[in-house]
This record gives sequence, C-alpha cells and structure tokens, in this order.
Amino acid sequence: MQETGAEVEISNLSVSYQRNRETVAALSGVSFRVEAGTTCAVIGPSGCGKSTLLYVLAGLIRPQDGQSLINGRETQPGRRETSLILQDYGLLPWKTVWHNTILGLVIRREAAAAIRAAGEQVLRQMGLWEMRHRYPAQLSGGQRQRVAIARSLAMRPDLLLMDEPFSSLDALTRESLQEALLDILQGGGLTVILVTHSIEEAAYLGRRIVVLTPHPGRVTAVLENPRAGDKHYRQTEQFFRLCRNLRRILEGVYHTGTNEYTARSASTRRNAGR
Ligand SMILES: Nc1ncnc2c1ncn2[C@@H]1O[C@H](COP(=O)(O)OP(=O)(O)OP(=O)(O)O)[C@@H](O)[C@H]1O
Repeated sequence: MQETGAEVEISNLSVSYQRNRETVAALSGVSFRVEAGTTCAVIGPSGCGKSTLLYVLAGLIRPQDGQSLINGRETQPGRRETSLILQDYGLLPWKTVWHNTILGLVIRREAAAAIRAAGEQVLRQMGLWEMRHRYPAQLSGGQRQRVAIARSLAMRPDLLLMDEPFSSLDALTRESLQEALLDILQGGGLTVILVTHSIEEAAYLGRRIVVLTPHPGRVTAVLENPRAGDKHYRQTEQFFRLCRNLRRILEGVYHTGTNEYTARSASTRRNAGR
C-alpha cells in the first residue's frame, strides 16, 4: 500500500451514453474532492450515475467533459494503484479463496515469494486464512465480499473504489464488514470512494458525503462528517442527526428531482448533524 493514499479531484465532469441513437446523460457538471487517506461516500437515487462515476475514476470510461485527477494526473486506464470492487464480488467460481486472492498479483507476474507473503497477510487480515482452500460457492455472501476486498488489498492500492459493496448482505454481516473496512483504513495509505444506497452506511463510513440528484447526476450536497471512522459513532446522537439530515436531503431529491438545498449546498460545504 502507498504511504498516504491517493488524492482525487473531479471537476465539472459530464458523461453520457449512446443508446439506440439516443443520448443518455448520466452525470452533469459533477465536482468534488477527496483528500488523501480519507473515505468519501457517494449516495443518490438509482440511475443517478454513481457507478458511472466509479468507472470514470477507474479509467474505464472517458468523460465527455470535465476532468478526473488522481494525485494531480488525469485518470488513465490501468492505473496500478487503483482498485475497483464491483457489486457481484467478481470472484472466479472455479478458483479457491487463495487463488482468487492472489489473482491480480499473478497477472502482474510478481515474484512467487512476494505473492505468498501478500496473500497470507491479507487473508489473515480479513479473517479468511482458514478458508483459503474453499471455493466461492462454499462461502457466505459476507465471506465472498471479504475475499473480494482481500484480493483488492493484495494489490496494495492507494485508491479503493467500491460499488455498493455490502448491499446484498444482512444487517449484521454488513456492519461487521463495515467495521473490517474501518480496521483496514486504520492502517493508513488508502483513499476509499464508496457508492451506496444506504444512508446509515454513508453516515458511518463517509468522512465526506456527496449527494447526487436523479439522472443526470449533479452534486446537490457535500457534507463533512468528521466522526466517520469512529466505531462508537453509530450509537451517538450526532450520527442520528446526520442520518436524519441526509434523509431530508434525499427525500427532496426523490420528490422533486432536485431539492431546496441545491442552490446553497452544491457550492457550500455544510457540517454534519446540524
Ligand atoms: N452502457 C450504458 N448504455 C446506456 N446507458 C447507460 C449505460 N450504463 C448506464 N446507463 C444509464 O446511465 C444512467 C446512470 O447509470 P449508473 O449505472 O451509473 O447509475 P447508478 O446510480 O449506479 O444506478 P444504480 O444505483 O441503480 O446502480 C442510467 O440512466 C443508466 O440507465
């Protein structure tokens, strides 16, 4: 893993797709920053372009307009230190936990000893070492997601992009995975951008929370959330206030396609829980 994590800056980003001669605008004029070593949660209604945003950051899609910078450089496809975890975990069913975990390192042709050391370290870190001989079909959803995270961490990323990583898990498994992610972040050196539908997840994990409007996605609010990362935060009044605040913003977004906060908050950062 890199020392400080990546710094991400997105400015005035617009993306559209061509579908049957029709242009579908997915993102419009999206701008925000994520400081190195912090976590940013992106939340918004279905179809507002959250996955599209991650694809741009992963270098899989080129925006029609605007810029996406990682450590001051324009995003390029195949950046080695960027890792993307998709919704369906992306594990190969015919490979064991061990071989799924080291897959990226093998593709990179790293030395066998380095692969063994990295594989063991991340599997132990994710509590999967004893399960290394199992196949994905022999794992629960939560364990599969742990393998997907282990595989990403093995690549020593400085930027981890997660697309609704815990959405298909039951509430308690989801919470234990969120806490595992916080443990990983304690180690430093990693910036995380996480797309989620869950208000609680955004509030628990996102040091900064970016709220998007329905499609095309525009930034309607950017909330600062300084207590994110504290494991006791979930039980605090400040956390509940932030969730209520986020819910109000999202209700506005869902009902009107925009909301009363738009004019003020797209450019003004507001503190959480007010
Ligand atoms: N390959 C594509 N071709 C055409 N339109 C697309 C394509 N991919 C996405 N879109 C459209 O772009 C918009 C944004 O899609 P995207 O998947 O980024 O949204 P999302 O916020 O991640 O959605 P969800 O929360 O449902 O996963 C949607 O209107 C979607 O239908």
